[in-house]
Amino acid sequence: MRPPSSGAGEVPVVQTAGLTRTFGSATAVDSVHLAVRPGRIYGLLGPNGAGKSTTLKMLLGLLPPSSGEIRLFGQPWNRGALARIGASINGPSYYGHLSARQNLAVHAHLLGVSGAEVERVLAAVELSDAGRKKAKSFSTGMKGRLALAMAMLGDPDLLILDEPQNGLDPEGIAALRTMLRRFTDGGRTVVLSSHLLGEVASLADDIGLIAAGQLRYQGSIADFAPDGDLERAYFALTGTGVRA
Ligand SMILES: Nc1ncnc2c1ncn2[C@@H]1O[C@H](COP(=O)(O)OP(=O)(O)OP(=O)(O)O)[C@@H](O)[C@H]1O
Repeated sequence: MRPPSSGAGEVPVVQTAGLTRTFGSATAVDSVHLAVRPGRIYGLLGPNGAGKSTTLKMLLGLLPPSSGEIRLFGQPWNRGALARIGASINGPSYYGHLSARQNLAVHAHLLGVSGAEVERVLAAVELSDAGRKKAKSFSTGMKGRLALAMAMLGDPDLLILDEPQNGLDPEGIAALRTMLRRFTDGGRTVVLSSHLLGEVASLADDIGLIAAGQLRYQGSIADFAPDGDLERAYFALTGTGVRA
């Protein structure tokens, strides 16, 4: 699979070769070659059950690969690299009876990062004014922001986010895009997953399209559908869906 075109000598932040994961006789991820360029928002896109979450979990060391290789920041996968990664997998996880600030203070303590980080990430996700409101009464958008803030604690170089746009309205997606763009503006990188083409198209610079565990396309959104018809390209590559 062709990696997205990259600058000369540019080292991918995430690179996999032949990454495979089986569950019993089923192959969830089938020899996937990812190349995620620095400073980009990379959307791992595919239908339900395509293998996106399994791929992200392998990158984070939450699931061992059955075979294949992973490189992070140009080095073979190693646990030390995880200190440079912030992640949100399986949706936001928080104490409902605590405020956003209190939740972040608990996480900062567990991660061993400075308390000053709490105010920084609250501002980054525009939750500084959430006051004493308890997390359990947050809107979906606010919960998503809290999950993003947690992932940003410790100022990571790479964010890995499983379906961060889930349940967000168009305004929430636009706000998420602004926050992620601010994060990557300094050269940092985001990998996110989604099963929704339109949302990935509006958030990501590059996409990896995965279907039945296989990477069917990797590159820029512009190259994905040069005629601008994203849906047609998506259905042609995944072999799914019927268009009206
Ligand atoms: N722990 C597991 N045991 C058995 N099968 C699993 C396990 N985890 C995932 N799978 C299977 O692997 C395949 C890929 O699942 P995965 O969750 O990675 O897909 P996905 O692309 O993230 O889907 P979704 O968009 O629905 O979250 C599916 O067929 C799923 O049932």
